[in-house]
This record gives sequence, structure tokens and C-alpha cells, in this order.
Amino acid sequence: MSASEQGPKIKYGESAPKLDKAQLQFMKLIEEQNLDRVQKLKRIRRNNLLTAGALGVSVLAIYGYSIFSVQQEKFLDDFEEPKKMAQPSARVLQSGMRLPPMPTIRELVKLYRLQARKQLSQNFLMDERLTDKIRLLLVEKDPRFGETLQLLKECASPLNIQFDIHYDDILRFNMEQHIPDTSQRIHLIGNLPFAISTRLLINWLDDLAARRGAFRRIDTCMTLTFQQEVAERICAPVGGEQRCRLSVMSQVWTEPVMKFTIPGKAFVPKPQVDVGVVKLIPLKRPKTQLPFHLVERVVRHIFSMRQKYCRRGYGTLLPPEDREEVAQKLFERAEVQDTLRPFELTVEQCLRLAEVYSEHLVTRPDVAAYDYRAPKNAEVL
Ligand SMILES: C[S@@+](CC[C@H](N)C(=O)[O-])C[C@H]1O[C@@H](n2cnc3c(N)ncnc32)[C@H](O)[C@@H]1O
Repeated sequence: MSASEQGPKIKYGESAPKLDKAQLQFMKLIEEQNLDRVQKLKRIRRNNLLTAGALGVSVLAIYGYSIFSVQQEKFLDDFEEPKKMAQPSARVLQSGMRLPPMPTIRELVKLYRLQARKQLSQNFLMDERLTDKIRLLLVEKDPRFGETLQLLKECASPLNIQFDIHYDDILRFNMEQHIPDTSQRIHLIGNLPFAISTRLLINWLDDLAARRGAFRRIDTCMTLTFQQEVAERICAPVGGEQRCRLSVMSQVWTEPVMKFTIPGKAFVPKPQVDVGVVKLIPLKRPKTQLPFHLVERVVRHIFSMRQKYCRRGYGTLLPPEDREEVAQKLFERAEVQDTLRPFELTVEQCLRLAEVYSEHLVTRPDVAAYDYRAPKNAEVL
């Protein structure tokens, strides 16, 4: 025991009162009890040290094993064999026990003594009247996730986050019905199957152009996952190898930003490709007022012959009788060089070509229904 642990030394002076026999015996008893307590504490301390050591060794062993497993990609095998699930975890889940509720932000900040740091621009949102406004609306098609999602909902309840779960198809989900109030900001986040996220993006761009659904507010952002290659196409600049119809359509109404890539091996089961996370921020001033479907039709035709001059694909919007002549006039009116390749066209040039096509439909409404892929003798049949 160190000197500081022993406590202050008592000096008995001449004037100290003499103790009688009973008092001395009582003090002896107390001293014995104290000695006993010290021995007990020493034992507890030794046991604690042993337990801590054992735990430390276990943690290191688990950690080492995890690194080894991940390197060997064994974790995939483990996942495919649910029988190997740790017995205690399985017992907890099967017993229907719930995770403990999450503390509030105020409690967390207090518990961990997290003082806001100015240099990190930290400001904690403590006002529960405001945090109460955060609303999570979750759409999942597979009802098997019912219990797990309910568990998350319960954990979030102390944060007063409104957490609604819908078992539905996101492609048919009616945003206006489920989010009638537009006073709060909306952020659409999706980690959906690749085919769904591309279709969904087109649907949501259509909604954005018409300012409906989740886009009754112009500041509704989307953060979605795509196959890495598709994510790159969405963000591709003019002249880029990846530039395509999806790049132009996305960039007419939004500014797409490539946020990061998730390696395929982060998923179980592992997809064949990496995943790109793209945030699409709606433009405050859309580049056109033309209807989505008209722009989509024109851009689709332009890119239908990606390596040819853009007049080739654009020309297929027009019936063959006067195609060359009309196409030339429209290119002149749009002030776009007809020998550019589709991937060399800016969004603005694509939109000018859509505008002159739209004007052409005013005098020739029949052209709107023209489909160059339709069988030539369809009318005869
Ligand atoms: C790539 S998994 C992501 C799973 C999980 N959310 C995650 O991030 O790890 C895609 C999820 O989308 C769901 N899903 C697939 N098609 C859907 C649709 N049309 N509407 C809503 N959810 C869908 C699947 O059931 C699955 O849970």
C-alpha cells in the first residue's frame, strides 16, 4: 500500500484522552473487522484482474479469428450455415427478448460527456420538439423482415422518431398518400435491387419534372445504390465514355454526385459487381419545362445509335418520307451540329433538340405517334 493510500498519520499528543478498557477492546474489534475487509477487497481485486485477463485473451482470440475468417472469406460460408449461429445470440432472439431501448441524444451526450467542439462545427440537436419531427418511412416488399424491422422501430422509440413500416412495392408506393404534409424535408434513400433502382430513378425523375409525389418539394434529394457502372453513367460528363441516356435524363433535373463505392464483397450473398452510391440533388431551376416523356423520347432516340452522328438516331423520330429534310431543319433551328456523336452532346443541346421537335409536333401532330420500329405493313394488316 502506498503512503497516500494509508491515509493521514495520527499523532497522539500529551493531551490525548486516555481510553478505558472497553473502548480499547471496541477499537481492537473495529481494527480486526477492517483488516478482514481489506483482505476481502484484495481477493476481489485479484479475481477481477484474472477475469479481465481472461476476457482480454478471449477478445483477442475472437478478433484474430475474425481477421483470419474475413481474409479467407469464410464469413460467407458461416452465413450460409445458420446452424452455426452463436448459441447465446440464438437463445436471445428465439426467446423474443428485445434490445434495450436507445437513450436519447441528450442522455448520450451527458453519459459520454461529449462537449461540442467548435473546430469540428459540432452542434447537437437537443430540442426534442425538433427531433420529434424526424420521420422515417420504411418500405420493404418482403414481409419476412417484419420482426427485425419492428425491433428497430422499438429501439428508435425513445428518440421520438416517427417510424412507419410499410410492406409494399416501392414502384407502386403512393408518396402523396403516405406523406400528405410537405412542410418537412424529405430524403429518399434506397438500397434496392439494381433493376428496381434504375426504374425507380426514372419514375422519380418523372415525378420531379411534374413536381408531384415526394417532389412537391424541390429540395427532396435521393441517395440510391446502383451497379457501379450504372452509377458512373448517371454522373458521366459530356464526352465521357460512360455518357448515355441515363446521364442526360438525370442531369436535366438533378445534379448527380458519386458519393462512394461499396465493394461487392461487403454484401452477403456477394454480387458479381461493386455498388455505387449516388446522391441526386434536384436543380433549383430545372433546365426545361418540357414534359418528361417528350424529353425521354427524344433522348432515347438520339442515343439509340451511340457511335453514329446524332442526326441518325434523332432522325428516327421522324417518318421516312421527309426525314432528311425535316431533321436538317430542326438541327439548324436548334443550332446543334448534326455530326456530333450522341455522347458529345451537352444537356442543353439535347434539350434544344427536344424543344424544336416539340414545336414541329404543333404543325405535324401525327408525327408524335410515329414508331420507326413498327412493322412497315402494319396499316395494310
Ligand atoms: C439489396 S437488398 C438490401 C437489404 C437491406 N436494406 C440492406 O441495405 O442491407 C434489397 C432490399 O429491397 C427489397 N425490395 C426488393 N424489391 C423491392 C420493391 N419493389 N419494393 C420494396 N422493397 C423491395 C428486398 O426485399 C431487400 O430487402
